[in-house]
Amino acid sequence: MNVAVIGTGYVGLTTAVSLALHGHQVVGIDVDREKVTRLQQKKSPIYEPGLEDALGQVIDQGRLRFDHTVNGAAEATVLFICVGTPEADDGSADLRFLHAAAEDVRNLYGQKPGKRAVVIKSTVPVGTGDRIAEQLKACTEVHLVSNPEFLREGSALSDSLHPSRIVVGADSPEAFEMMDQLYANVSGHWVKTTRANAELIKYASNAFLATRISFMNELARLSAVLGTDIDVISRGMGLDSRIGPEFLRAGLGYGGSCFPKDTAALLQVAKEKGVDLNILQQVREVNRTQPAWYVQLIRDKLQGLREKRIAILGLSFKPETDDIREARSLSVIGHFLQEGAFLSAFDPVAADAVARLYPQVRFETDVYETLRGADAAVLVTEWKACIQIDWSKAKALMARPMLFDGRNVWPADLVRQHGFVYTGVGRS
Ligand SMILES: NC(=O)C1=CN([C@@H]2O[C@H](COP(=O)(O)OP(=O)(O)OC[C@H]3O[C@@H](n4cnc5c(N)ncnc54)[C@H](O)[C@@H]3O)[C@@H](O)[C@H]2O)C=CC1
Ligand SMILES: O=C(O)[C@H]1O[C@H](OP(=O)(O)OP(=O)(O)OC[C@H]2O[C@@H](n3ccc(=O)[nH]c3=O)[C@H](O)[C@@H]2O)[C@H](O)[C@@H](O)[C@@H]1O
Repeated sequence: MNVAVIGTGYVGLTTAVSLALHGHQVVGIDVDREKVTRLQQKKSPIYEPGLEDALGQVIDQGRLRFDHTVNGAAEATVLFICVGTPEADDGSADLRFLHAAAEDVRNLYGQKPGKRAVVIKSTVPVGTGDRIAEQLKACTEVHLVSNPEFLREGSALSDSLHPSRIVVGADSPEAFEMMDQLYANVSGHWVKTTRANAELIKYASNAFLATRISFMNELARLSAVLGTDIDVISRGMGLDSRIGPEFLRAGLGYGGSCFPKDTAALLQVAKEKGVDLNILQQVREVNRTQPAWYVQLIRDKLQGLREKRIAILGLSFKPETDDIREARSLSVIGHFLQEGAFLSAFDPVAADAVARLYPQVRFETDVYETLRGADAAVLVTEWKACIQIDWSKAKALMARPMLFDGRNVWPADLVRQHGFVYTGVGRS
């Protein structure tokens, strides 16, 4: 099929590449001309292992091209809208990019006959699809579809190629038929429903995953006092098939471009309707305070933070991405600097972005240089390079043997054998 994708960020780019890999003819459109130029040169604006190779492959095969105006989408039968829906000041989803893209679509398809699906993949509050359908009602043969995306950064392409489920919300048989045809080569469970249900499935999924994380983080605070080990607790819980093992890892909390903004947007939608989502409110509160709780633990163990030299390992919001949106590192660094600590930091790909925000931090290109002379090391993001450490070498380089494992991934027994004092998150 002829497919257009408006917005070539994380979601748009991986959607475009995966649909091209599935044999469709795809055009990616973005208002950011610099991004389009880079993409035309087969350069991915996003870091993710394997993504740039796949991008080059489908461009070389003539199945994917890029354009900076929506006119490039004239021939498309299915048009995805994948623009950002960031958090507005009041916590709601800012839909201005979505409405601008929909307006472009209205101008393009208003005059052109032909049955088409316009598919919203951006995460949008319940009712948005209906409003966009209204905005496009002059385009009589356009069917408005909600098809939320569940990919994770760092494994976005693989998640897009092999989705856990395909949720499609629409109100016409033609729309469902076009989506069936589009995803004919993709296996996954289908949920065919209304647009409103599809929109809420997306927010509810992210909110529930965030809830699991905050639940474990709050329990980790208790575990730290009880002298129990949250990792063992989590393993023991996760073996119950009704609970499952995923998203039970305690740590410094969740970051990224989605859990923080989507939980805020869901709360805002509920507030507008006069409904209290008390649990979700607390989920956000636990997440907001988790870095400060851990920094307090570090302060106690180091007997103050003033003029202490602290090495921060890992800066992106999770491994395998250069995204630092809402990264825990930013909050942790902020707390340390406020208390007068001297910081060195390392990340395989995200250091430059953090350096622009915190020029007072000493950024190193190597874990060991980061550890040199440090009074303590704090693991913030569990990159492989930050886990697979030669502990004898690390011990020799550090001024004091204090390890703070903010992700519970360092080998506690082994580092203790090397003479380190180890403190995890809710782990004895
Ligand atoms: N990042 C992620 O892992 C996931 C994101 N989502 C949702 O998908 C949506 C997009 O997220 P990202 O890809 O992360 O956003 P992003 O901010 O990385 O990319 C959005 C792109 O849209 C472009 N754009 C904005 N207005 C435009 C217009 N009128 N015409 C053409 N291009 C336009 C921007 O220049 C940008 O390149 C959001 O609603 C997000 O919540 C859903 C699942 C996963
Ligand atoms: O809507 C979105 O944008 C996406 O949001 C998340 O994906 P993502 O933010 O890329 O990353 P996750 O792997 O979910 O991790 C989010 C944060 O939670 C943290 N986390 C995750 C799991 C866990 O057990 N504990 C924990 O602290 C991670 O460190 C990270 O900071 C969801 O997992 C995707 O399904 C969804 O599509």
